Amino acid sequence: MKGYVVLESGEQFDGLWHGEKEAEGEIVFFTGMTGYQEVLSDPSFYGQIVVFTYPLIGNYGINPFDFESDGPKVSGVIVAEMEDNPSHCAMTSTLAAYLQQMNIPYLTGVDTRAIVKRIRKHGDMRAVMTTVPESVSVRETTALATKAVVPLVSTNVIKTVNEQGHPHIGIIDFGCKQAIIDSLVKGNAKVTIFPYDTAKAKMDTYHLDGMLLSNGPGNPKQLNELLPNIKAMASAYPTLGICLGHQLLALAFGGDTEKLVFGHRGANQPVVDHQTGRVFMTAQNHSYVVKESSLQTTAFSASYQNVNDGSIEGLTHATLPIRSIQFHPEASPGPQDSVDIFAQFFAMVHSKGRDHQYA
Ligand SMILES: NC(=O)CC[C@H](N)C(=O)O
Repeated sequence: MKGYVVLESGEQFDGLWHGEKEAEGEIVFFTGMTGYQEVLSDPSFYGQIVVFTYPLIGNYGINPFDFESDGPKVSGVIVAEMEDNPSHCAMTSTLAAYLQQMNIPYLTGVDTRAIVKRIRKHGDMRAVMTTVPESVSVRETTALATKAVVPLVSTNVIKTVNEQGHPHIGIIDFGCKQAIIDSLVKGNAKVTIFPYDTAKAKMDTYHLDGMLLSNGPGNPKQLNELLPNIKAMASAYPTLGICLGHQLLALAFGGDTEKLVFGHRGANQPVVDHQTGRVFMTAQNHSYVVKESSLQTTAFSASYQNVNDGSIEGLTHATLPIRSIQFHPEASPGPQDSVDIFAQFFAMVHSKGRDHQYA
C-alpha cells in the first residue's frame, strides 16, 4: 500500500506504507551510516519522525545489546531501502519485524534525499505519516509541539547501579541514554539515577560526589521551572551536562538557547577544542543550541565549537567545577574520539570532593 509523509509546509512525499497507525511529530534527519537501533531507542528522539539519509538501513538487524532505553521512542521511520536479509552474529530480529512488533509505522522506497533538501531549506518541522494524505492537516497538530516530553521518558523512581563503585555520581534523568550510565559504570562509579524534578535537598541525602545532567527530548525552555534547582545543584557538586543537560545549565546560569534551522543528527560532526586546538569527530542529535551572545553576562565561556556552523559545543564555568557539552562523548552511535570527557569529569570529581565548599 502507498503511504505518505505530509510536511507542515504542505509538501508531501510517498513511499511504501508499513504499519497499523499514523504517526505525527517533528520530522528530522539522521546522517550516520549505522546506529539505527540506538537512534530508535534514544529518548532524545521521543515523538520524532526520523528520516535516515544512508540509503540502506537495517543491514545488521536488531540485537539485544544496543538499545539506549527500554524500547523505541521515535514516532515513525522513513528510509530509502530497508534490508530484508540482514546479517549479524548477535542479531535477534530484522529491523522490519522489530518496528512491526513495536507498532512503529515506517515508509520505505522514499526519496529521502528530496525530503532532507526540503528540511535543510525550511528547517525541522511538524509532519504526519499517513495513507490518506488528503485527510491530514499538519497545522492542526502543531499545538502538541509545545508539550514537555521529558516527564514521559524520565525515571519515576530513584535507582542505584554498581553499588560498590566510587565515586558516587547522581544522574538527573531527562531521558538518559543507557550508554551514559554504562560510561560512568565503566569508570567504576556508583551511579544513582534521579527523576528529572528531584529537589536538591533530596539529592543531598545521597552523599553524591558529582552530578551529571543527562540528554533528553524537546526544547530546554519547556523546563524553565527547574532552573533554580539545577543552578543550586550545579553550584554544590562537580557537574557535567550532556546535550539537554548542557542547554539547561546555560539557561540556569543566565544564558539563552535557540533553535537551529535544522538539527545536528549524525556521527561525523567536527568539533574544535579551544584549549588544545584539536578537532575531533562527534556523535550528535540536537535541535537547540546555546546562544553565544548570551554567554557574555554569564560566568561560562565556550570550550568547544562546531567547525561546520560555529555553534557552541561546550561550556566551562570560570570558578565552579562545571563543564557541559552539546555532543555525545558516550557515542552510541558514533565515533569515540571524545570519550576522555568522562575521564576528565572523574578527575574533576576527585579533585573537588563533596566536602569542598564552593563560594
Ligand atoms: N540529545 C539531546 O539531549 C537533545 C537536546 C534537545 N532536546 C535538542 O534537541 O536540542
